[in-house]
Amino acid sequence: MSRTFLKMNGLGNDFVVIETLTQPFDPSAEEIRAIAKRGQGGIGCDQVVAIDPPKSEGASAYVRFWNADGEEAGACGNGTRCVAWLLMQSGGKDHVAFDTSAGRLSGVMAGDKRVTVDMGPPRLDWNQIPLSEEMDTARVELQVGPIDAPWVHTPVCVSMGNPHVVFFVDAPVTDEFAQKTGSLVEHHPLFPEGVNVGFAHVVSRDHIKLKVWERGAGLTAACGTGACAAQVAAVRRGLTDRVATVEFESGPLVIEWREADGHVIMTGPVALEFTGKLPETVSA
Ligand SMILES: N[C@@H](CCC[C@H](N)C(=O)O)C(=O)O
Repeated sequence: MSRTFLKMNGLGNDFVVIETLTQPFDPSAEEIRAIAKRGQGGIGCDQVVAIDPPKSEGASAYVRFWNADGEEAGACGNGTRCVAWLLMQSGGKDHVAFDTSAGRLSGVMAGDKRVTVDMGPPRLDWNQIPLSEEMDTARVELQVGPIDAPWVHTPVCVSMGNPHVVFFVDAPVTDEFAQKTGSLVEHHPLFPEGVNVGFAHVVSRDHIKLKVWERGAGLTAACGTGACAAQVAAVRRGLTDRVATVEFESGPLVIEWREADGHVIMTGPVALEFTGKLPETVSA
């Protein structure tokens, strides 16, 4: 029996969302790649998201994320807003909590098709990112490009349940630059689990322009955990205040690294594009 999916996006970062309440979903990497492929029979998306029945008290669901390359990811910020919105809509509620492999997340409605999610605290120790060697994650010894004239250098590393490296740049980077540099850094030996690569241009103390080369998905229109990581990185470097707008070419997210409890709070839009049936060839 083929299963129903929802196609959703957050600022153009797009997802195939599958609710697994009645039919378990245990896809192979090959099946995820077939769903995520754009054109040639695939539906096309940056990530596949499964909403499973809850495993613990107080949670409405257990949520899993896979990148387009078929690998599972610990966290996905834009996907988290989409899932929170769906669960609130179907449950007739204005708040929700659910679990992921990276921990408990929660969301509240923040307006029409806008959701605020609590992404929890960032992890900042070198072995939590993880890095392959001990280092100050606020000033990582890494440079890319010619040794005497690097294109980018001395980034900040942050885990939001998934690994991020954030380079600060003097001007917004082009897609070509993000692709060339991001693909080099994604599999650098310093990052044993790979890494999402952000290029952040700080416009003012409450405004960052960002582009992200995502691990396992490449250049995406926006990356929610990337926006959280960029704001945390900028605060650590003393470049922004606790609340900032993180702007992608596709639109803005508002990110607060809350002083009271150290949690990162993200607000942004959710879009439901269409629903459909997975091809029969996806048997998971
Ligand atoms: N698009 C996501 C991030 C998805 C996972 C990431 N590519 C990884 O491998 O960690 C977001 O909005 O955060």
